Amino acid sequence: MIIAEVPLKLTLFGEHAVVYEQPALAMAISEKMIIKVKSNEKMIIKSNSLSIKGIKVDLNDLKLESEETGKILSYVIGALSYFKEKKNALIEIESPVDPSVGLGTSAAVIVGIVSAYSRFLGYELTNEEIAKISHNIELSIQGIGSRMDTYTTALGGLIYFPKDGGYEILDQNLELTAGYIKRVTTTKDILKYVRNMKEKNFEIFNDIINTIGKITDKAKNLIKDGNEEELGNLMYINHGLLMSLGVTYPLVDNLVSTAKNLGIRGCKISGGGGGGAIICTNDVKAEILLNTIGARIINCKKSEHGVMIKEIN
Ligand SMILES: Nc1ncnc2c1ncn2[C@@H]1O[C@H](COP(=O)(O)OP(=O)(O)O)[C@@H](O)[C@H]1O
Ligand SMILES: C[C@@](O)(CCOP(=O)(O)O)CC(=O)O
Ligand SMILES: [Mg+2]
Repeated sequence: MIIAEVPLKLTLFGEHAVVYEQPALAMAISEKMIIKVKSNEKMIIKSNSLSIKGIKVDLNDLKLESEETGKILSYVIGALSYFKEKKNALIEIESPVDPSVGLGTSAAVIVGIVSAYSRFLGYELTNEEIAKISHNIELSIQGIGSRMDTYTTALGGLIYFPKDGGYEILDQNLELTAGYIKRVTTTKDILKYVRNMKEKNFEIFNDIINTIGKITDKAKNLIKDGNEEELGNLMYINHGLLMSLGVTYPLVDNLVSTAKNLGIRGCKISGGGGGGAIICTNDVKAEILLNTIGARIINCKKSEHGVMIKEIN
């Protein structure tokens, strides 16, 4: 059996702007998705965290026969379809969180399947190759998207993504308090909404994302200097700009305002938005506040490792 352990991720700064060639900062965390692949008579996919009504899937042809199923399984099928060679397997996905919460679950599913299924077929891919292949798969499914989530979950650590491509792994650590609330929408739909806003208000949109880019670059320097106070301020500003893009959520906007009033150094939505993940500078008050809105607290200790593949006989 092949087991891939994939860290989830938090976006610290620059979500959405990174899709439009602005920089971003993301961190792999200790919450891990586990993907197991083992030989089987038929192709079977099992997931502990998906509930699908009226499912009809033809796994021999990797064909989805209902819209609902298509949405939910599209990342799994997309990752498996990358491989022209097929060998029947039981594929088990164990996620520590609900799907679609801004923690890179889509990227983790792809990275996990690409890693485990390629090893199952006898290939040895590097983490960099896994990141690149997974990014192309995520992009082909979503139609829009950056390299941030797939690279962060495949490579691990705290990563700065510059404007002009590539990535830089930073040595520093960040102590955060984070949690998530369930969301009704998906990143794919929010990305379409943002692209629509760009088309309607081109100049204003560009000003907003350029400013987010400047915030991200400043944040990178503050992380290097260990200036948590200023970094926290930038989290509030970044949240405000995400609100102006229309990708936040009233309950989270209230929480972020309350966090500021309580003297928490920084707080913002993290990831695609519309609910989902929220990060604050490390503070017990932040944990209490997140609990008041029913958020599930997550383990956001940095994961130095990206995806790890084990073979068990
Ligand atoms: N445990 C899981 N098993 C299978 N697919 C999953 C799982 N978690 C997430 N996904 C896939 O990822 C999609 C969510 O993607 P997205 O909205 O980008 O969420 P996130 O913001 O967490 O990355 C789900 O609709 C599903 O297709
Ligand atoms: C909004 C975006 O910047 C991050 C989305 O993250 P998530 O899927 O919500 O974890 C999209 C992207 O970078 O592809
Ligand atoms: Mg995603």
